[in-house]
Amino acid sequence: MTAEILDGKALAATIKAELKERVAALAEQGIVPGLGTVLVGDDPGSHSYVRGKHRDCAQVGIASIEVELPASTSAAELESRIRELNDDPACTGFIVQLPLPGALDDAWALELVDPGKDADGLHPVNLGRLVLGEPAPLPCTPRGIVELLRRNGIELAGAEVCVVGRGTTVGRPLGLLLTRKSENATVTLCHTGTVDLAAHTRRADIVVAAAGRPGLLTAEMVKPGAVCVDVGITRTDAGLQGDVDASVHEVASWVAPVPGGVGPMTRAMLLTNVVERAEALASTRA
Ligand SMILES: Nc1nc2c(c(=O)[nH]1)N[C@@H](CN(C=O)c1ccc(C(=O)N[C@@H](CCC(=O)O)C(=O)O)cc1)CN2
Repeated sequence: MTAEILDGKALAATIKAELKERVAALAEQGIVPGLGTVLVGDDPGSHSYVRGKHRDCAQVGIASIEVELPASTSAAELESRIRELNDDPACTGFIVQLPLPGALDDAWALELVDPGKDADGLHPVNLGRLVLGEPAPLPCTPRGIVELLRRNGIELAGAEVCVVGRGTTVGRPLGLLLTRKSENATVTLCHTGTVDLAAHTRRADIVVAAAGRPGLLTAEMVKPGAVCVDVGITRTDAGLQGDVDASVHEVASWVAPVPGGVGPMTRAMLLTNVVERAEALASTRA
């Protein structure tokens, strides 16, 4: 068996085309969504992701507000730039690119973002709403994974899903999304402290590898015919490496690869969050 590819790049292009129409409809009501990004430091990966986000914005008609700060930025300066975006009416949603460098604390910075402008769905209030099942912007990578599976006809209701990774941006919120009544999956959340990881992954219909450990998931750890979603991105001398080993393609029915799987979907879901927020603003004005 050779797995079919869950093509996030192609699906992201379809979603962007859909969003372009929704942005055009907003323009007719005099509303231009604006995405702000706060990027601190010199990490090449973060710079490339933020560039990509603004390229996407230009493609669908979302305005861009870019705040770029040196790695030496103090906590006070970062706080004041975040508060400026909270107060800027042209910015309908924004993100702080993670991870922040040096002593700047990711969780502290996320908490400064106005929850109503939180395009990443990572503010504690919005994560709390997700726990409670209340409407909120959803974290982009977990939302992108669910959308990638759903739009490829992969059944979630009743599925056993094993998520490997307990981070706040992917693993934990993904568990919450998949166990909502609308998805109805059963989730096992594994992590670096899990004893006998393979025993859990082998039972799963869908495995999501989000541990940031290149090649962690091998063919022997996967039930034949399972769906495997690679979320790990590690830059090595050999290039970009995911958490899913090449051998998995021989046993899985579908694989979401790195690159070209979940990454482009993360970007498409960020745009979706921004457009949804602008549509909510439009409905309060109507
Ligand atoms: N504030 C946030 N920070 C970070 C997030 C996030 O969702 N919000 N996620 C990641 C980085 N990220 C988005 O910011 C991101 C990562 C990867 C991709 C992507 O398209 N990857 C490509 C490969 C690109 C490459 O060559 O490096 C792919 O998988 O095809 C998009 C967005 C951490 N920080």
